[in-house]
Amino acid sequence: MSISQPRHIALAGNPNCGKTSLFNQLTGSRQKVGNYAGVTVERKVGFFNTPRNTPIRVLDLPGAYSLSSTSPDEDITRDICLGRHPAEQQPDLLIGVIAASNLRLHLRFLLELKQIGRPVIVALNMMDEAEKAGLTIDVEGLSAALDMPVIPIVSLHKQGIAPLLAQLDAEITPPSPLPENTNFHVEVRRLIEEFVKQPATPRERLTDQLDRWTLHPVFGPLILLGILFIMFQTVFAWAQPIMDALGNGLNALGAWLLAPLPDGMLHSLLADGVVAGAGTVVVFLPQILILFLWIITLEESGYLPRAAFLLDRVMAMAGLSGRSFIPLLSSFACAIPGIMAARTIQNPRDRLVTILIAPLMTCSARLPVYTLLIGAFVPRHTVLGFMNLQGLVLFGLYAAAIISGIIAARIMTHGVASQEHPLLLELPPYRRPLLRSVALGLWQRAVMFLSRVGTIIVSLNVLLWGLSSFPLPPAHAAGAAIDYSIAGRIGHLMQPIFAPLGFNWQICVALIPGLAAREVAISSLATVYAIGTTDDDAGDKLLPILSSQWSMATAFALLAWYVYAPQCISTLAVMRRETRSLKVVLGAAAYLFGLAYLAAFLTHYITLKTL
Ligand SMILES: Nc1nc2c(ncn2[C@@H]2O[C@H](COP(=O)(O)OP(=O)(O)OP(=O)(O)O)[C@@H](O)[C@H]2O)c(=O)[nH]1
Ligand SMILES: [Mg+2]
Repeated sequence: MSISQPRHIALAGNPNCGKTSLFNQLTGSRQKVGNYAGVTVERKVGFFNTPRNTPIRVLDLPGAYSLSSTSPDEDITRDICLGRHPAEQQPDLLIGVIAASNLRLHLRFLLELKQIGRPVIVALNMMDEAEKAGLTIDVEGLSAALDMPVIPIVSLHKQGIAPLLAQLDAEITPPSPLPENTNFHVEVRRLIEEFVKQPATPRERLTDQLDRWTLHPVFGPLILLGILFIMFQTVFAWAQPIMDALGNGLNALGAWLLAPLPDGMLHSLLADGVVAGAGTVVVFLPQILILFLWIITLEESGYLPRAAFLLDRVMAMAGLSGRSFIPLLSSFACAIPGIMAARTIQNPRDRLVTILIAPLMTCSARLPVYTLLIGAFVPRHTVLGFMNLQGLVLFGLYAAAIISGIIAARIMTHGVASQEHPLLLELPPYRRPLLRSVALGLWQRAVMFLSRVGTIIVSLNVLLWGLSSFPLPPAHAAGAAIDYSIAGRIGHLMQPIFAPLGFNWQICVALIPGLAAREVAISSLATVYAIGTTDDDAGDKLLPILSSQWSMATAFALLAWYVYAPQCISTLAVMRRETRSLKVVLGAAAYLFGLAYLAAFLTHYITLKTL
């Protein structure tokens, strides 16, 4: 079979060889790229035209070590490449992406692609790294031996993209398959011996020098702890001045916008529902961006798999393997990609347990709740001359969640060791994060956060405003107007259930819309307190209101509640999709709410007794 106009193509290759980077170059998309195996866990579709204007539909596939895969992400790649996927036709042509700097591993999978019987173009990526390592590759010889066109590229830049595109316009026939009894390992060794010239004395890589420290049995864990510690310190220390300025700016803007409006329902809707609600959450943008600056830098640098390696023993205590580390770490950004990343885990039990404890890893949506309460109740002291007490408390909340996750996993696995394939965790070379991609990642985060505020948070707050304002109180009502409203009544009804945790009725009201997304609890509190007072700009005074009206025990109990409570409908929905089981979701919600209640109760009790 020969085809002159391939329309459906797919990018296939080992994990971390640069498929998504190439996909982004070809299609102009901005799919997530990172320096560790298993960034892409589902197929992504893109479109572009070749120089001769042939429209192409291209798939970016999850990385795979072989076509006889056993993990859910690799299954997708195998099924698509072999034409077994229920929703995707077999590609007319495959682009086999391999890293020139890692041929020993990547050529093996390429040989499997060759056996499929479809035309394959080889994108020989990371030529820059191969050059730095002093490798010389006989591209033409390799191409002839493989019986496939080989195009050297650097998919970080445009290098080699034009010849690759031109190749898509050329007529390509499927490569002649290798004899059936070929030993792929032997064949790979032969290809490398014949076509790759290594430098006489291999250069010591910076990566190896760094690894001597970062993987050191003593210094390694200390460095990891140090990085995490600095991360939480900076989330407070760097963000505070920007947040203060942003808060003042937003207040001024709100006041200016609302000034021409006469008092009344519309004024209240905008002031208490929209400005107070959205304003209180937007202020946290700098903190979220600083957290993501760290997460993106760690992802791009190649440090994550090292951390996974270091924590392998800790994971073993939980009955899991190092494989679970990256899904869990991703959950610190948001549990949704974290739960999806669990597709890289082959063992079904490990995968399920990882999914079940992922919501315990502190996602960024908890940050506003934590910061607000810490800001109101923990003094801005310096401890031991250099540590910020607020940052320390934040660090403690994250640590509590991690330790709880380990204990929960241990209980779920009964401490039975993981049966996960003792996979050699691939350690990619360290790469300096590109300023461009860090900036792009932050920009995407900022847009995501602001659109969340603009859509879900504002709409829930307007709804809450309605529920908190109506029905209007009777003419000579004695109490506050909000007490007569639907929300007020619901809050009072719920309060006895939460009284042992020290939650007042306002918190109970905020918890309901807070089920949709965690930050909404903050904006809801702002709205409830804004409506509940006659003060015009109570919204921007949430912090002083809380510190004067709540006890320390209540605030700490709410913090403890948020460490555990699964208050995010999207997370539960993704859990259901990934496990295909409602029972799992209900079980997860039950155990997490149970933990939240217990932790909040104990925190409240202990704080009351000790302070
Ligand atoms: N130096 C160099 N780095 C590259 C090149 N192409 C990609 N990278 C880096 O390699 C890492 C992996 O890139 P991705 O595009 O995410 O790789 P992938 O094959 O999609 O990985 P998975 O989705 O995990 O299978 C990232 O850190 C990229 O910035 C290249 O040509 N040169
Ligand atoms: Mg990818």
